[in-house]
Amino acid sequence: MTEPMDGHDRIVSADADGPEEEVIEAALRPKKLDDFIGQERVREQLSLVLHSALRRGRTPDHVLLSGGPGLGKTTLAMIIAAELGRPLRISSGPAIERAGDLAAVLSTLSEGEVLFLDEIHRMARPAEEMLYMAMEDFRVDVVVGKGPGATAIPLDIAPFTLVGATTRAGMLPGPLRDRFGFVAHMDFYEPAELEVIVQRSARLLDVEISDAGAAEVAGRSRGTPRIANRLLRRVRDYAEVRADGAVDLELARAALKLYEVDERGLDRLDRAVLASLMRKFGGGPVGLSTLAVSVGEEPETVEVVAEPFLVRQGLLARTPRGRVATPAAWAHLGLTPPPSAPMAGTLFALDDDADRPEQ
Ligand SMILES: Nc1ncnc2c1ncn2[C@@H]1O[C@H](COP(=O)(O)OP(=O)(O)OP(=O)(O)O)[C@@H](O)[C@H]1O
Repeated sequence: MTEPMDGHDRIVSADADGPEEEVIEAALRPKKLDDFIGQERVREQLSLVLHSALRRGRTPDHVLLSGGPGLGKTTLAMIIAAELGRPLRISSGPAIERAGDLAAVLSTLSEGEVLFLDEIHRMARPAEEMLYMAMEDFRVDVVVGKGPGATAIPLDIAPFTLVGATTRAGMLPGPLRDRFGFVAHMDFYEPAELEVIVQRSARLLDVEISDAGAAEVAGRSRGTPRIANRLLRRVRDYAEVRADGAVDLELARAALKLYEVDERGLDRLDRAVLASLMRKFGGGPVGLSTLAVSVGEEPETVEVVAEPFLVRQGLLARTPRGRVATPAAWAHLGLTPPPSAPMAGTLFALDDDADRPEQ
């Protein structure tokens, strides 16, 4: 029986795991666009947006950064402010519960300041409407009083650049999305890019790592710099305690085996889901709740924490009839599918259909 785990317990979670990790992350953040590794297209486009604004002596267009957790949105927002030589104000959608909260932030911005709003898709609706006007006209209407006596007092605000970040670009209302002059979609990183990130972080953390060791850590990092940095720190711990502190291929493999992160970046929960699907249900199709019970987890944990990566890796398919292990999953766990195992492709493996009730 596996111990239940939630997303935050996981070494391979893309979410930051607390204030301690945030301090380390801050130390590892590249400070200039030139030091930001990967995301070539975004970097080039952003460089043009920023430098042409600097040339013209204007505040640049508002920027929307969309992409999964841990891909470098906060890092890019900090870089934008640094490249412009302007201060950065940081807030987030969930922290802005009322329009007044946003007015308080906007009215105290200095000219050219960069305002970073993380998780912008989670902002309260009235604040969102105030933001439209602020982004377009650098003006807000502050409503004073209540009921029929309420009056809107227009307030000019200093021209600023908004950098919004979202993991769910599709959830942003059209009028908000349209007010960003530049939208950057951040993709998962290639192993070669992550390898450079691991080498750079190792230098900053004063860890000696071989090229093959760095490649091994990178290859298990699920395309995500935050996970790469976390795995590197765990491998470093292992190297310090069990060896002389240096990381080579063999040591990286031994450390990651101890932390139960396999060569494709799957951890214990991911493998438990696949193993159960194959061993107990012949590869599926099986409903989400049944699958979750079989691994001792809540359906939500399986759906939100394990499945997206398994689907992205082509190891699991979500079909209208339930979850199905793909041939790649059988191969990955070294199991042989029974002759009756379904072929995922024949079950209309459409991700969108996964939300439909299962039979
Ligand atoms: N391109 C990159 N080059 C080097 N390091 C990077 C890069 N992108 C991210 N990192 C590192 O990964 C960690 C996480 O990045 P960051 O906090 O910017 O991600 P995020 O997308 O804002 O995550 P979240 O959505 O969870 O807030 C940081 O330590 C950062 O230094």
